[in-house]
Amino acid sequence: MALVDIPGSKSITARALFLAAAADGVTTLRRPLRSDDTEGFAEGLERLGYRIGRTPDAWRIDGRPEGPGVAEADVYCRDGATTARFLPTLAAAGHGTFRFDASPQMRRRPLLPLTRALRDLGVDLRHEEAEGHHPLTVAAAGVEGGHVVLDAGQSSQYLTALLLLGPLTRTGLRITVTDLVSVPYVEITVAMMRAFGVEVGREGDTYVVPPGGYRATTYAIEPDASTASYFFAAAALTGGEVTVPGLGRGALQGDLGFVEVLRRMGARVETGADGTTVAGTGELRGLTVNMRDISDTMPTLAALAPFASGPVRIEDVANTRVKECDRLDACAENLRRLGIDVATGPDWIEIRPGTPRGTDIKTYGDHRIVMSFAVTGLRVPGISFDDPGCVRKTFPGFHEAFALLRKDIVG
Ligand SMILES: O=C(O)C1=C[C@@H](OP(=O)(O)O)[C@@H](O)[C@H](O)C1
Ligand SMILES: C=C(OP(=O)(O)O)C(=O)O
Repeated sequence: MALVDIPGSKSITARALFLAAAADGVTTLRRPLRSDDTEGFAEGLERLGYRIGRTPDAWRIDGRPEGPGVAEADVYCRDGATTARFLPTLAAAGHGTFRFDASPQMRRRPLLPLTRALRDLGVDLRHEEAEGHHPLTVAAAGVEGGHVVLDAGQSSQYLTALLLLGPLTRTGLRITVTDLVSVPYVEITVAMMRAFGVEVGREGDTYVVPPGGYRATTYAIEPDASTASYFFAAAALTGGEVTVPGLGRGALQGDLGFVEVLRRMGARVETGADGTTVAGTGELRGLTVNMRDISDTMPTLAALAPFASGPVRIEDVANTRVKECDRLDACAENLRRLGIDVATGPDWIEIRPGTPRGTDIKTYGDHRIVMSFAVTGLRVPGISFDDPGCVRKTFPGFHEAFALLRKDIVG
């Protein structure tokens, strides 16, 4: 039996940093995730003139309800989509000229529906090169508020950014959503805004956000449920038992729902008040599953799938094609390199049972491709990665933690 200490949630840390920066006092964040994405977010805030005090397990942020503390800034968002989408939105509520750029990987990823919505709200935002991509410049003069229509069918992060902006506008925001993926991430946003003193209303497809700003608080960050998926999958695959404390019944993250997929496949799952345990039973059945709500765990399941007794079909995951890489193609390519029969369509992947053989996994600089196929590596000798270090995006210590788990549950 292994007790696994999973680092903090990337999504919750990013939101907490935004909320703390915008709040009316000093906020303490306990157990924030220390990784490239969240360090990049914090560094971006510092460039915008916010002050962050760091101790090993807490960050203390001086809120600035009036917006950035500098008149000009150049912010590098690295690979982080939350950074690249949330920070320009935060900056728009202040006053000054703020330029945002990102890594080549993040520059390829879209944000046009968000930048269009910001422009519809009167924000002066210019893309320097390709329309709807970084780099971009915001000439910020505050946001009045009003009504916008948003297509969040590609990414819920567009909606989260606008929800977070709402209380910083002068009259509040009404956001009508025509399409939406990754709904549980919006629920995280709404729950965290409540913790910082703001109640988001709903009228059908319209989210209603009142003006009035955020209240500073002390906030404890949950362990990352997407990261936990590799450890739960490892238990289901090897017949071991893994317990993750801190991710229990009250957890905010939809990705904890991945354990229900494992349960359907045959694993034993227990969700308690303050933790979740998955135990392998020797049985791993194939299934058809819709992962629209939990698509960050699609590669975890794809990497586990060859060991199931029947085909695994994952549906409704078109937007995994616009993540750190095209994840449907990357999973299919790597499964084929392992000798597995796989088919894909615009929004699905189907994996047949087989006996994988060792190969060098092509990671495309995607942390989830590495962490997912590390699970395959528990049963298949000779798996290596062309870029193992890209796990730094969300879990710099992944390889050490996974090696410990392997010792505990495989021997
Ligand atoms: O809001 C968030 O923190 C996230 C939302 C999801 O993205 P999409 O809404 O683009 O699917 C998820 O994949 C990402 O890792 C984090
Ligand atoms: C898609 C992801 O990250 P982001 O969109 O926040 O860059 C992820 O962590 O799997």
